Amino acid sequence: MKVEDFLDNMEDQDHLSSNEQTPLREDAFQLSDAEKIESIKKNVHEILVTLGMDMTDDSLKGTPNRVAKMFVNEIFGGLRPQMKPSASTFENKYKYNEMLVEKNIVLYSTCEHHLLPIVGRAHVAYISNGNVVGLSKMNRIVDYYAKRPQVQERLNIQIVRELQQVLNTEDVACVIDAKHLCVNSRGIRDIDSSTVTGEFGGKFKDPQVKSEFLDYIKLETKF
Ligand SMILES: Nc1nc2c(ncn2[C@@H]2O[C@H](COP(=O)(O)OP(=O)(O)OP(=O)(O)O)[C@@H](O)[C@H]2O)c(=O)[nH]1
Ligand SMILES: [Zn+2]
Repeated sequence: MKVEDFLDNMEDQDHLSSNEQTPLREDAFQLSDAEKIESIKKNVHEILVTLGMDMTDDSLKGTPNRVAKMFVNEIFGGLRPQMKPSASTFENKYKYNEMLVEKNIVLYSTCEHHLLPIVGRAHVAYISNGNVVGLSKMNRIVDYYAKRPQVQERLNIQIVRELQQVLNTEDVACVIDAKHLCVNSRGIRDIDSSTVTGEFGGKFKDPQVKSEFLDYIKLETKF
């Protein structure tokens, strides 16, 4: 196959999105959250009815509403721009100009191909350019972008881009090690494999700096 054909072919596959942005429609925020919950609730009800479930059963009758609220407020809550954490920075008074690593950040996301969980750890690092960000803000940024329908590559890039903007430096890196339940619990059903992605900006492209970061996080699989 010629390279051009291969690339065309890749573009045809919707799961290989080349865009760093979450593919949202222009009218994504026309409906209020309450209207979205109402609409999703009807659709979930319909799915369960189609599957043959008796929706008058006590245990099932609250499910459509529960799932709709969970989609809008929880697992896809990071689609709402107002949920973006305000990551205030402060001056690097102590002149710590070495690498700072926030490792083992717990990550729960949702695979956009199957709507099944992605569970893992993110490891984030930066080298200060005069500004410092509160440690917990890094966990919050990971969580915000994780709470969207995602592919791991895009999630990884979005985390790095956001921190680069907040810290006003290219020198940011993130490695994610995560299990995709779409691989572990269905389809190929490989319960042991996990997916590692990395995005290395600025100084982190330097092999020595990158290897210092990777040394700090020494990937131990902890799920
Ligand atoms: N690159 C990438 N692929 C992912 C991610 N999450 C899931 N996938 C893959 O997306 C692919 C979707 O492929 P399809 O062939 O359309 O779906 P499918 O028939 O359900 O595939 P199987 O999972 O192989 O049964 C699968 O190979 C998934 O493993 C991700 O974060 N990044
Ligand atoms: Zn999947």
